[in-house]
Amino acid sequence: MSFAIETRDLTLRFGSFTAVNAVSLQVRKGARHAIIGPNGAGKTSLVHALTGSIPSTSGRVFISGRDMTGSSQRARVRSGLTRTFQINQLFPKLTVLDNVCMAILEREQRSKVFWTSMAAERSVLEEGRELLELAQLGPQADKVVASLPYGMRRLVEIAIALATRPDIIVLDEPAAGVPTTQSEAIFERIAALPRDLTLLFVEHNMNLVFRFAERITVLAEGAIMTEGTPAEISKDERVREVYLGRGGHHAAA
Ligand SMILES: Nc1ncnc2c1ncn2[C@@H]1O[C@H](COP(=O)(O)OP(=O)(O)OP(=O)(O)O)[C@@H](O)[C@H]1O
Repeated sequence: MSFAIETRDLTLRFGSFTAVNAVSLQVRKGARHAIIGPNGAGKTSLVHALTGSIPSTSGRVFISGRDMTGSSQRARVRSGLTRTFQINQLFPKLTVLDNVCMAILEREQRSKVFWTSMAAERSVLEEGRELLELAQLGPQADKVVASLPYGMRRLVEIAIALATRPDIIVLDEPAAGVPTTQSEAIFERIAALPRDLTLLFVEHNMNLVFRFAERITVLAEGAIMTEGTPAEISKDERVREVYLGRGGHHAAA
């Protein structure tokens, strides 16, 4: 069986420090798969090694069965793996629709100058509106990004990620910084994305993880400690210990 993402002994070192230690991860196609672990466990480093934003030290990365080890981030996006972009990559003074259209033009490698001066390309606008529907941002299409609540902006990042036509989206703390009153709504929208889209997300909020993930991988000190369904992970004493042992604020539910 080919997985959406498969790693074999993936390792990322920073000097003599091993942030990701021989991780062999398998993410099924269409999964809602969470990576959890205490602070400093290596979750973000694993995301970097998967997406190619930092080259891995050793091991292999397969995307939809293709060996992409050593490929650039851009090549991995072309092979179907994308990640949510940070807020600062949004254009705050432009509308939500324009931001998404920019991302479509970027994919097509067309000039943004052309877009801003001509402000019209029916197919791009149509696709932009479709992507906003997928992210349930239709009503916000013509709002300026800077005027949106923070949680909504995070959804714009997801719509922008969709503009790359991904098979897999990696989300590093998609609800970070979002008030808890909004984070559940964001996760509901993320979970409602098309079922054939594979979603791998890093998340600290255990309530969200247990509610939305179908599969959970627990990282500790750079390595996979265990993996299972939410029911299995919530019963696992070792998982409780790694959280409680660090006195972290992310106590397992
Ligand atoms: N560029 C870097 N250079 C050196 N060490 C780094 C670098 N990036 C991360 N680290 C170290 O790697 C370890 C894992 O960090 P990482 O950010 O991947 O953990 P995390 O599980 O995402 O943590 P958090 O939950 O706090 O975001 C930490 O000890 C961190 O200090």
